[in-house]
Amino acid sequence: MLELTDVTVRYGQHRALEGASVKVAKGEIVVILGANGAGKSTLLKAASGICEGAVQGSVRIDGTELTGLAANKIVDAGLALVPEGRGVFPDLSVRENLTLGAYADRARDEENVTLDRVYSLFPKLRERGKQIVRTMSGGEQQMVAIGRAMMSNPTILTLDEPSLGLSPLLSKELFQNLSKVRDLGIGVLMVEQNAKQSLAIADRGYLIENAHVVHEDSAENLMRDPAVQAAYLGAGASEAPATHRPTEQEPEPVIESFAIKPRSQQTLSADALLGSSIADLVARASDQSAARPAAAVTKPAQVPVDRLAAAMAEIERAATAARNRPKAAPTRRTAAPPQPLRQEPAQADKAPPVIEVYRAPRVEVYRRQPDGTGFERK
Ligand SMILES: Nc1ncnc2c1ncn2[C@@H]1O[C@H](COP(=O)(O)OP(=O)(O)OP(=O)(O)O)[C@@H](O)[C@H]1O
Repeated sequence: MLELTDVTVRYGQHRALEGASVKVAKGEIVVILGANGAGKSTLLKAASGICEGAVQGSVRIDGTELTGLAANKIVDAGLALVPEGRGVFPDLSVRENLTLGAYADRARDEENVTLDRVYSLFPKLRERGKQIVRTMSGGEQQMVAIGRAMMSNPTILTLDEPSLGLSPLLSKELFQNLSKVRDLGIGVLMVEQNAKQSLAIADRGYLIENAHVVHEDSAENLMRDPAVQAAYLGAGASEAPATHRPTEQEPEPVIESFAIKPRSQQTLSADALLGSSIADLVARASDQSAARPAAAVTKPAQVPVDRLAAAMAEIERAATAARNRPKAAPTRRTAAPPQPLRQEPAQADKAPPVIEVYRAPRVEVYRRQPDGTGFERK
């Protein structure tokens, strides 16, 4: 039995997990569901002794306290992890990857027996023993990763998002394989985004929200729970998740409606344009533009909706005003009174328009100093 009791994990000031308690018995599959960033991976990493944060609380396997032990000692105690992204050695063969999984003291003596067990669980791995893992499909690589973790002869197998990147068909195969692992009497604790398929094979599940375990139930009940259905099983897509239904006092969200406006210019079908050269197309566009009534060009623009449109309208207004401005009588340069830039007679009392210019953010390059004391900005 794996027991996490009141586990809290901090990354600096950030509490990624707070007072989490989770149990997994041998021969059962337990799923952890939760939104991105809820703290699911942190929980698995804390249990396996590879968490970068400060871990408090208790993690025990069959009564042995694991907190504070080195990761290899935790594997020796019977807890194996298949990390997110699998963590296989891509340039080694299947057989080599599996053998490397048997480095734990508890596994070394029985390596061949365990290997046979893994091969009978995943016959494909026996067939592909010499294949370089990099050349395998995602589903096959996941099988290698699970096989390698199984080579440490664990009592509890933990997996972080094992179905990530797999097609629905391969995910199905993966979950069937995990059922077979359970049938060997091994406990399985997995973090999964694929709530539907994982709950279908699981015995129990936990929900983690904002670093807290907020719910625990049988997989069957979780699948029937409207809140779980709305949040994780894709049900009631048109409704808000059941965990957050707007109350009567809460204002309804304002939904902007968008109307499709008619095109401002005459359009031609692609067939009509077929065979025209670029020069023809440009000439046609410029004729069309010249034929537009002058009023359409000089008509003051409606209040523009966004700032870019506002700036463009302002530029156009200023340019029109500049074109229409009467020419000043020729005078000697030195005698001319200073004229404010782009000032129209009619708008003399108005402040000159402000035109904002946006530019892409600069890319800044920092180079690590050779002595490793810091970075210099290029
Ligand atoms: N090494 C780290 N340093 C600092 N913060 C971290 C670190 N690892 C995770 N966190 C933060 O801890 C919180 C929980 O992360 P965690 O990876 O456990 O979430 P998760 O539920 O597994 O999410 P996801 O499904 O996206 O992987 C997040 O806010 C994350 O940014």
